[in-house]
Amino acid sequence: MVNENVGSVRVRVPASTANLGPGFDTLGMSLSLYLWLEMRQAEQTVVHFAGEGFQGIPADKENLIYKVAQLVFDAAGVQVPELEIGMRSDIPLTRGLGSSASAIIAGMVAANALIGYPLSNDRLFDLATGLERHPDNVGASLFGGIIAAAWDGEHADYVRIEPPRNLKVLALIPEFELATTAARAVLPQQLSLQDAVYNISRSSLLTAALSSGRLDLLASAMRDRLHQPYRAALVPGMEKVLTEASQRGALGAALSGAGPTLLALVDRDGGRDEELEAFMQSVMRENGIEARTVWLEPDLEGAVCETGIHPDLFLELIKGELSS
Ligand SMILES: Nc1ncnc2c1ncn2[C@@H]1O[C@H](COP(=O)(O)OP(=O)(O)OP(=O)(O)O)[C@@H](O)[C@H]1O
Ligand SMILES: N[C@@H](CCO)C(=O)O
Repeated sequence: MVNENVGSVRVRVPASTANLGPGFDTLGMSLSLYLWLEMRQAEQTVVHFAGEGFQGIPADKENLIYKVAQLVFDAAGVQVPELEIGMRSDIPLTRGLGSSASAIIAGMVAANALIGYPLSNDRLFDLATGLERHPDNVGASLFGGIIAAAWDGEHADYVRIEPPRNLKVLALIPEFELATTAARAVLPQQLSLQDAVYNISRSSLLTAALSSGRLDLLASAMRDRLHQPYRAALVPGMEKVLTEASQRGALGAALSGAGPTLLALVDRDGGRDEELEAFMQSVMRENGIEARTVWLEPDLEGAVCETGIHPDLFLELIKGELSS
């Protein structure tokens, strides 16, 4: 039964960057790019979109957001009603910024609120991780900040870390898409003990450095041997950016999730922003790749949900008049 006191629900969910270099399938950070969703009970299920890049995304019950809402209703033991869903998203799909994770979290949080919050966020996190098969993107989108998580196939234990205050992010977003499935298919099934120790030590150091604000350690702590070397061929120029970014003003650099976006972590007092941005763009040009850069902040709130009676919210949402 939908909670009669709730006319419609609006959720805002941040993008995310996963791995942060060595923390493959375990570290994630939310970013200040957002998906907004509005959901309410209706006569017939329909999904409205605002924003670009949704060609081919279904507008009926095949839509990922409806499917995850159905999962939440089932988990809560409530019959899923017909739903009218409005979505606006500034998160580009298939670029390594967690678009599918943001859609999953938005659909789950909205459905949970529509019913009256029967499931805890930790339960939603387990359900969402079960869909993605890794906790990093969904954890960052749900809880905000930085997430260190370990998933055992059913449950994900996690710690949320407040990002260092003076950290900001430069994202270099190539025009081409790179599906996570394709970027996971090129990974080795086995690693040498030496490479395993290399990544365990740096993922641990990175987590501790981010927790204690030791930004001076990020350049070495963000190095990786587990996935980036094997994915380098899929993102021309990546190797040069990851190797040289810290000599051009970055604290450290990584492939964002499964790519193709490249991410540089920057000290907001660093003072070499233009040089770094020009360097990253020049590497893309050298490789004949169209790419845009965007400066972002770590998002601190994660999924934000408001309920109430918003008769015209869909119009506001679709017209893109929502404030970010
Ligand atoms: N905002 C969205 N609304 C509805 N469905 C979405 C949305 N984002 C992603 N999806 C669905 O999830 C599928 C995978 O999306 P996408 O390719 O963005 O995910 P990914 O490759 O796992 O991650 P990333 O976006 O981090 O690269 C899409 O084909 C689409 O069906
Ligand atoms: N840890 C995942 C993140 C995908 O966004 C991967 O790198 O495949």
